[in-house]
Amino acid sequence: MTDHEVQVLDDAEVRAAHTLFRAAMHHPAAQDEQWAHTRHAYVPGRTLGVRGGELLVGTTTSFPAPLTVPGRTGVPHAGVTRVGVRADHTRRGVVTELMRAQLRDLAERGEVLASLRASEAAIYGRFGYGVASRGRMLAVDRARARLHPGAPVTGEVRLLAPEELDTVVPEVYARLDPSRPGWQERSAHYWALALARYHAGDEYLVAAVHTGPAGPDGYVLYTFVREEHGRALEIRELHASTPGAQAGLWRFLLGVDLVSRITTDDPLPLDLPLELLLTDRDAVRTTAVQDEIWLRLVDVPEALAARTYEAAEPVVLSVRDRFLPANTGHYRIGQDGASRTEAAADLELDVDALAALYLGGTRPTELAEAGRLTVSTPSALPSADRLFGTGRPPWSGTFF
Ligand SMILES: CC(=O)SCCNC(=O)CCNC(=O)[C@H](O)C(C)(C)COP(=O)(O)OP(=O)(O)OC[C@H]1O[C@@H](n2cnc3c(N)ncnc32)[C@H](O)[C@@H]1OP(=O)(O)O
Repeated sequence: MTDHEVQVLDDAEVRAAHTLFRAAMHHPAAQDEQWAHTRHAYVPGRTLGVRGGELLVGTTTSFPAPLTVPGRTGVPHAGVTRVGVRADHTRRGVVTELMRAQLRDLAERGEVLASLRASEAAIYGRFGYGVASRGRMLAVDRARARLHPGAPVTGEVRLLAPEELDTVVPEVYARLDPSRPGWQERSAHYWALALARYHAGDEYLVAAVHTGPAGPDGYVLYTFVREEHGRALEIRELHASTPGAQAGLWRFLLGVDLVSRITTDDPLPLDLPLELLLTDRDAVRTTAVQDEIWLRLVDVPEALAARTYEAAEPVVLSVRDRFLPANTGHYRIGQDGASRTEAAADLELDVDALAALYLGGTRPTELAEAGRLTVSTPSALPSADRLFGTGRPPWSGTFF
């Protein structure tokens, strides 16, 4: 126990919390114009703070964002963000108490999952978060990159006028296919944050929408970055619901003049078929594979029951949750669902390792090989691989 009391901050205190978070990330306070956008990103009642005397010393906030899990869309989920502790108050347990209070709050709200994007990989495992999805960063040599003749053509790409960006991009996003595990619904609060980020600098942000036979089915947001030998087109977001939209958006991007490379700012899906779309696969370089979703199963029984499982012999997992001990227990997982059981465990793991395999981004066998999952019944390991398997790697494409 510590003596850090966590409080819900009222609307008048939220700007101080935002300033504290920005300082923790080594940024100056937001200007009034920027705050006019960003303040809408704070959902009332969800910003927590810890004080040291009169001073606010730590903060975090969250927002509702229903998430797709294997076999089901719209599972109650919170995006956790803007975690910061004043540099003169770190390593005294402030964030530990904030995380504990926040997870309790999310559980009371019925949000069975939470996720965040981590500034450093060493912080959140202790609070039960695990890496549930990864994506790849790309650099495409535009001079070498040509779509092969069989690449699908199903529609057209239109550049948006700058004044359309704030309205049309959210409308298109809401129409896209939500079935990939990790997909996140974006509320008005989310868009307030995203648009504030886009409008924060003086960069030239461009949006283009692909429209296929059934209407808009993909979009790309990008900017331009000066490089030593020319100019790069840097993708901020690229979402495509159909193969035609994927090919169409890349065909469009490769046709933008006065650009030597196409690069990414946030990770794209691991299974993006870009090399297969091109005549010369060496035109694409994966410059990094990055962590994306850091997931927390807030309510383990509800979360395990929320997703579907593939066909295999049932297994019994023993889950340990040191941070939220009510989740600790044995769970039977089968194609017919998941529930608590008193049966002996076949496999044993911590809740952060469970988060890593929950969306299908890591196989139980990989966790066992790394000593993060203990095997009592050897035949249960391949069964668990099949049960938790998903057809495609999880990916969100939503940064916050
Ligand atoms: C989702 C997001 O918002 S990501 C952004 C997160 N914020 C930042 O990175 C801003 C800069 N950093 C900070 O504000 C703070 O250092 C925080 C939030 C990362 C940590 O806050 P603190 O109050 O110092 O953490 P706290 O004292 O509760 O630490 C708990 C444990 O985590 C460890 N820990 C905390 N931060 C780190 C870190 N960056 N690297 C390694 N270990 C860490 C502590 O050593 C401690 O370990 P122990 O329990 O074994 O002693």
